[in-house]
Amino acid sequence: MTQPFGRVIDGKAVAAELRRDVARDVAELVASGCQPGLAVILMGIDPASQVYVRNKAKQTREVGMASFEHRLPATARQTELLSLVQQLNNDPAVHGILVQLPLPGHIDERIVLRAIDPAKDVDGFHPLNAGLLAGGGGGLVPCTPLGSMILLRSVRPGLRGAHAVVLGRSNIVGKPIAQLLLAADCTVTVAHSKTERLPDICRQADFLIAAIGRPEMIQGDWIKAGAIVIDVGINRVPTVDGKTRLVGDVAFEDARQRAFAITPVPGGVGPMTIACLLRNTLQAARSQSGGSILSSAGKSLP
Ligand SMILES: Nc1nc(=O)c2c([nH]1)NC[C@@H]1CN(c3ccc(C(=O)N[C@@H](CCC(=O)O)C(=O)O)cc3)C=[N+]21
Ligand SMILES: [Mg+2]
Repeated sequence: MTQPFGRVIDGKAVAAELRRDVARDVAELVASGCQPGLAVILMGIDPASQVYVRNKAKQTREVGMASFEHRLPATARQTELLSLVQQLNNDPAVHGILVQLPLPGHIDERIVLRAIDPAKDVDGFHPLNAGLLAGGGGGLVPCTPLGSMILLRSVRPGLRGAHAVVLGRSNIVGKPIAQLLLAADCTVTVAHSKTERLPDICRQADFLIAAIGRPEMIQGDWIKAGAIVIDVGINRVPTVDGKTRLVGDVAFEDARQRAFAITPVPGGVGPMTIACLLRNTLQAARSQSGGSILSSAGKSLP
């Protein structure tokens, strides 16, 4: 093999570039009289969630959008959450709505996600947007899958015919990534916690997308030589000195020895998720200030 190995994909840099593009388009939209607005609902006081929400609000303002934050106590009733969603659906200053997941146990997540106006559903979790994605595009695409595809394309622009293995089948990551890879003409295998002979399946992957939520589960010798590894996992693990650190689903250093390119954690997919949220909010604001939700139907998926 003459190809270089072990390239680390700089998600922070790609995300910063994407936010610059978004900021430029936001300025244009603002000049034409519409400032995109993103509303985030945080229920409860999960410390990790608080950090994400704070980062999101900061970056939203940095690209020139309005940021609205709504906090509800963990004990609030579902009807209270639903009426807040309704209020934001009807607020013309709000173009994007994100309800931070997971929600407390007494809340039915599916009911809440279905209550969000699909045109404002910048997470892309509403069944209408999931259906549009399955049909080949046109709606809002979930942020982590979108960001993962942009990182994959940053090292391999043409994906056609390659074997992509997606580990994980969640509605928010695994399934939508599989749809995007299919739309990009990959051959797609979706594996999960019940899959037999998982290491063998991983070894067949030209692109390995890890979204299984188990710290460093994917070993170096599961990686095909020259593969591209996109690590979606963000796991907080204890260290010997009693602190915590973030690791992905992939044993990074070992996998790096065999991979052509790999995303780190932190600094890989995470920053792209937030950048894509801003991109989706821009798209939502554009279609609400003129076009229909299907206005981008002619656009190809990433
Ligand atoms: N409705 C909803 N939509 C989400 O998109 C959503 C959610 N709920 N709930 C929680 C998860 C998690 N999530 C992250 C986004 C960015 C980073 C991120 O930027 N991480 C940094 C590190 C941050 C740190 O140091 O803690 C990185 O990977 O480099 C992490 C996690 C979005 N989520
Ligand atoms: Mg990351």
